[in-house]
Amino acid sequence: MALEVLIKERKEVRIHENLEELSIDLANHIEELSEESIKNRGVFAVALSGGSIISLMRKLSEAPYKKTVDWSRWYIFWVDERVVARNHVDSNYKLAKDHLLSKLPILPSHVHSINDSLTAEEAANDYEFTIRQLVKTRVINVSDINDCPKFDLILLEVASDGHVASLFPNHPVLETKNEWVTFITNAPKPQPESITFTLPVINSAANVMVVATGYEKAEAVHMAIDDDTGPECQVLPARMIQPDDRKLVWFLDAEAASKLTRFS
Ligand SMILES: O=C1O[C@H](COP(=O)(O)O)[C@@H](O)[C@H](O)[C@H]1O
Repeated sequence: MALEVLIKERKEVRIHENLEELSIDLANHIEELSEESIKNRGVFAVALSGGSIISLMRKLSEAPYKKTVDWSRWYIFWVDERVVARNHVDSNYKLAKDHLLSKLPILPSHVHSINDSLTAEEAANDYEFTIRQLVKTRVINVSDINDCPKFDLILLEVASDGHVASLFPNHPVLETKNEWVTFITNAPKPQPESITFTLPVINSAANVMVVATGYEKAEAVHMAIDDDTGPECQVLPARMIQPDDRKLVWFLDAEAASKLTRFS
């Protein structure tokens, strides 16, 4: 149960007193979406991010979720990935494998990580090709309003500069419209090269959950969510996450929520 739930335009904001409660709420929501998607489509296609969201999802590998979720129907993807070897400390695949996936009975053939032997450009094209094949067989659904894939759930974490996935503030990658997966070679944090889903793909997802915790993210959260912000906030990547139908839910702890307007 969230400490406080705010309904803002096209999004729900769930604020928790501590990380334990946030983790439980996150796991409950993911379980609900998994059940709904498996009931409607027979599968659940989820795209993960890197960062602390992975450890916040750890409840999924514990009771009751480990037994109640139908893991055999899950398909795993990455919203973004650093172009490094899969065993590199900065690999988002490695992070998820070590702290989550290795503890869940998900079929290895359902885990779609990037090909780490390719250049950034090749890896982005190759990943898009994989996704296109899985859209054809409807393992990944397709949007009703454009030709984008419609992931059942995309999980994002906001960084203190307001980036999500590898969509960084003021970066030309934000303009990419005609590709599903693209690449950058100049990320302002390690590693410089990464591949990332584009904004149209993220905004076409059936559900998007965004997580932010800690005081250092409070300003980015305020800029991404509140209405009383300047024009520069309109182009903050985290604010540009606007899936249709109010299927966007933010999960915050009290520190990350501390600059939201209602506190002032
Ligand atoms: O670079 C990345 O950062 C974000 C989260 O940022 P953090 O500063 O909170 O770790 C993450 O969601 C993304 O997947 C990752 O590649």
